[in-house]
Amino acid sequence: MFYVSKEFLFDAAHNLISYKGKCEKLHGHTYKLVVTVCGERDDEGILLDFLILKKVVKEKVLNILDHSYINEIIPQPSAENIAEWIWKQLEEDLKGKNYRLYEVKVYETPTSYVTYRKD
Ligand SMILES: Nc1nc2c(c(=O)[nH]1)N=C([C@H](O)[C@H](O)COP(=O)(O)OP(=O)(O)OP(=O)(O)O)CN2
Ligand SMILES: [Zn+2]
Repeated sequence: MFYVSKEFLFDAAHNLISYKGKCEKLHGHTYKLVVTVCGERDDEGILLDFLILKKVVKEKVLNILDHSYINEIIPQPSAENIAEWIWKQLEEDLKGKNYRLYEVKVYETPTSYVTYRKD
């Protein structure tokens, strides 16, 4: 089994509702997103072209979330909920004969991140 990943950055604002602490206030992050697909190589020796992965993530995720107020899209935008939303946005488009979506990682800061896999 092979794993193919690509990293992306997007800037967005959010606030956590009913959160007792600083994150209840409006603030922003440069989020890092890591999308991983898994599967086997095709006849060209490629699982999924990085260019296709970039195009799908740009269309289905970055065009919506970048420079957004995420609460307008995801009502309680914890990193966990953002990761699940991204998974749903990508799952169908990243399904091929030889590969499928494996994992979504969302970093709020360089040291705080969430990993989502639909097991
Ligand atoms: N499990 C989660 N915990 C927290 C979330 C979350 O989405 N899931 N979100 C927040 C806040 O949004 C906050 O902006 C991030 O908090 P934190 O990592 O503490 O931010 P810092 O700037 O303090 O991070 P450092 O990299 O440690 O400086 C809180 N918790
Ligand atoms: Zn935050």
